[in-house]
Order: sequence, then structure tokens, then C-alpha cells
Amino acid sequence: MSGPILEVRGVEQRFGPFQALGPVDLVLHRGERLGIIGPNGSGKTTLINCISGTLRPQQGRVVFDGVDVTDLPPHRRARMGLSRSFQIPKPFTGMTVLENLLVPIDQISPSADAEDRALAVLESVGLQRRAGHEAGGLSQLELRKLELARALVVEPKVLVADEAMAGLSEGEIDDVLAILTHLSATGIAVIMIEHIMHAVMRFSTRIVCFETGRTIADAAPDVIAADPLVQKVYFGEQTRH
Ligand SMILES: Nc1ncnc2c1ncn2[C@@H]1O[C@H](COP(=O)(O)OP(=O)(O)OP(=O)(O)O)[C@@H](O)[C@H]1O
Repeated sequence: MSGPILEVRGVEQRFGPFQALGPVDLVLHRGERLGIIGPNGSGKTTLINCISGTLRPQQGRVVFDGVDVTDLPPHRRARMGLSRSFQIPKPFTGMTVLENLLVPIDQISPSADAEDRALAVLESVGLQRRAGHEAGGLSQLELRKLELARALVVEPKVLVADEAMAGLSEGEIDDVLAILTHLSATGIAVIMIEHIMHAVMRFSTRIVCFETGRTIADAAPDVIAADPLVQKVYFGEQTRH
């Protein structure tokens, strides 16, 4: 199918009387690397909750691969190829790394070759040698890789990576960026929500900046970096931290 892989059309989310998001329109093209930035509380997580299905927006539609998924729960969206990794990895600590991948495969897309698929994904994130180890004993970097792997075993068309690099060292950030770049080269579109500015600038082909629930800029990284409004609402705040 041609056309965008994901469309957010007029999405609005309120919590009680508080309008946390929208209305927001956003288009993600196939294979694109989209960065989402914005100050704390600007609505980034709320948006990706609406995209992945954790939240059902009060207004607007989410269209994935030409199908309106607004009313579908997260696991149905994942089955269609819309996958998300979480900022705080929550592996099943009593299980091995490999078993941690067999669970989502079993839930989302069971198949006879589940173990081979899981091992291939572990190799793609550089965790193949840890397959038989208990997930509870992984380092912080390995946990982030396992979190990405859990999102990848369902063979997504879109991966939403929520702060996959927060708290990592510069070398570890490079490691995760290399994995995401490799995934993108295989055709997966990636949405990166990230506060680590040099990482999101390096990775993204396009960046959207949020402020109080709305997009205030949508452009190439160099244009975003020079945008006076983005500098005022976001980069100014970043340098104060
Ligand atoms: N369940 C909720 N109930 C009430 N308010 C909420 C809820 N979830 C988010 N909010 C509010 O909605 C606004 C947007 O929050 P959101 O978490 O989407 O921002 P964010 O851009 O992801 O922030 P951060 O960069 O800190 O993760 C904030 O003011 C937040 O307090």
C-alpha cells in the first residue's frame, strides 16, 4: 500500500477540563525517522499514548497503514505493525532474555519459528550472547536493548521509541543510535521521543517540536535548530537544566 504509514488527524486529549493535547495533525511517511521534541509536559507522551492505543482521544482519528485504528486497543495495533518501546524497561525478571521475547510473540503473532525470530531480533540489537541469561541480571544498556527487542519481535512497520537513551553514557547512546539507524535502514519507520538533543538531531530526518499540546514546528533538523520559536520554548529551557 502507498501513502503515509501513519496519520494523526485532529487528535485532542483532555484530562478533566485540562486540554493536554491538540488538535494535532501529524503524518509519518514509510521508513521515515521522525524526532519529537518539546519541553516537559508539552504533550509528547500523550500523543504517543494516543498513537499506540493506551489512550483513546476525545477527538480526531489515528490512521495506520490506511486503516482507522482509533478504536483499537494497543495489542491489535501491535499486531498490525505499530509497536512501542517504553522509557522504563519492565522485563519479566524471572525469565531469560529469550523468554522475554517469546511472550510478546506468543501474544501478538504466534508462529512455529518463534524462537528463531526471537534470536534474530536479539542479534539485531546485539544481545544474542545474553539469550540464556536471566533478564534481571542485565545492565542498564542491555535492558534498553531488550526493551527495543521486545518492540521489534512483532516485526513492526513503525517503532515508537520513547526516550530509549535517557540516562545512558555517550558511548551507550551511540550504541543505541546505531541499532535504531540499522532498523530504519531495513524499512521500519521510527518515531523517536527524546530529550537528548544531539541524539535526536543526528538520528532524525525530520523533527516536530511540541509546546502546550500543539506542534509549533515541523521541519528538517537544521531548520528546527535555527527556528527562533523552538529556541525560545525548548532550547532555552534545555540550557537552564
Ligand atoms: N493521566 C493524566 N491525568 C492528568 N493530566 C495528565 C495525565 N497525563 C498527562 N497529563 C498532563 O498532560 C500534560 C502533557 O503531559 P505529557 O506527559 O504528554 O508531556 P511530555 O511532553 O511527554 O512531558 P515529558 O517530556 O516530561 O515526558 C502535562 O501537563 C501532564 O501533567
